[in-house]
Amino acid sequence: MSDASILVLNAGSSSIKFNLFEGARPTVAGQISGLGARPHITAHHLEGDFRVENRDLDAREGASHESALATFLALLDEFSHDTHVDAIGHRVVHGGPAFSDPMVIDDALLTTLAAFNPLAPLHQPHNLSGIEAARAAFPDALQVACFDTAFHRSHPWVNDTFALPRSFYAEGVRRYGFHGLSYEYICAHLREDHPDHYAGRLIVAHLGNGSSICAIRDGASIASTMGFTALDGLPMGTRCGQLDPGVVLYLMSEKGLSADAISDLLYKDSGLKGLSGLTQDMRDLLASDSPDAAGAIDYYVHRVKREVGAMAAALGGVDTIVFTGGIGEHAAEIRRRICDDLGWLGADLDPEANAASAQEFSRAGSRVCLMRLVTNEEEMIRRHTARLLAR
Ligand SMILES: Nc1ncnc2c1ncn2[C@@H]1O[C@H](COP(=O)(O)OP(=O)(O)O)[C@@H](O)[C@H]1O
Ligand SMILES: CC(=O)OP(=O)(O)O
Ligand SMILES: [Mg+2]
Repeated sequence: MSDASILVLNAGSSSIKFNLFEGARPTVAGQISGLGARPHITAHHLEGDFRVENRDLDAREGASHESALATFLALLDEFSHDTHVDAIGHRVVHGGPAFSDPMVIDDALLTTLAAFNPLAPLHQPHNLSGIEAARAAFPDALQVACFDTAFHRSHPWVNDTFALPRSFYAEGVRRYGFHGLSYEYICAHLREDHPDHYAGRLIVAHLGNGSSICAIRDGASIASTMGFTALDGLPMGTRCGQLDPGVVLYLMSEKGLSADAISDLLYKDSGLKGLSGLTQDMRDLLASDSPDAAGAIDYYVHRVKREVGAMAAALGGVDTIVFTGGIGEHAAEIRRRICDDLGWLGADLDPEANAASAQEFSRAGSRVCLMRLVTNEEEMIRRHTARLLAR
């Protein structure tokens, strides 16, 4: 079924990206961004003249991932009446220890995946309600779950465990890692178009509203900054990143905070938003003259540099560093500030190439190659879905 019609839904923490493909050809592409802040929709038919450009969603449409998804499905109907869909590929953030490959969705799988809702509260419930909505809208289509965690199942044990009593590892308290579809896409792209950078020691920094870094050797993930949940590692739009677990004990025992209150604090009110007191959006922080906005950016840049160093240590050095994700792809100033301090690793940034968003932005002669690549989780989901559809 090489000309099958495949719909891809990618629900992130601040966005829903959607793509309709005929075979490998994208025909409709769109994105609802700014969920939780300034929700707006952009969508276009790639072969017609139907487009919606940055339309703000009203309070009802933009209230939640669910209402935003309903807005998209209504729009899809306007774009192409009676859209035929053979299969729908879904990004599902948490696949737990068992799934190292995409899976065809049935009721039993949904029950298994719902058990991971508490481990990814900003994503998993939205991923699963997206699946329910898609099943209702397209009851005859094959539904496929593609997991963010699957790419990282190759981690050696020392990068997969916490130093807790062994029984916790057995029951699934592990460092899962996330953004795996993005890392897998970057690796596939490098293998095809830049095989020299695919082979060897690669660090990919996926810097978006959710941010993580992955250490990859010869195409296999060996370590990631994210852990049991998508809270660990780098600070993010609204998530705290690495935190001494003693802080959580203090919040419980001394401040009397409930588990729900701590969860809201760490997932929704921390990170760039918490530090700046202003916004989770890197564009707005860069444009702000508030000292707290500057402090939030300083902390973000500092933690990315530290974690690049940690990933390099896990790999025993690094040959190529790739920046991707909304911030990694578009914020040249953030890339510059990170790379300016990576000279000790052998990275020599070319400021003009970086400002021009060139694909390679290290100077000729830099021991480490610096690259900016546009990730495409949706294309990765399409490939996985097409493969399962063809079986
Ligand atoms: N031109 C830009 N300059 C700086 N930051 C940007 C730019 N474009 C997007 N971003 C940032 O990228 C982040 C969103 O990244 P993205 O990967 O799309 O999010 P998600 O994690 O929801 O998939 C936001 O913080 C946004 O401010
Ligand atoms: C896992 C995660 O943080 O995803 P996103 O960046 O899409 O929010
Ligand atoms: Mg994302």
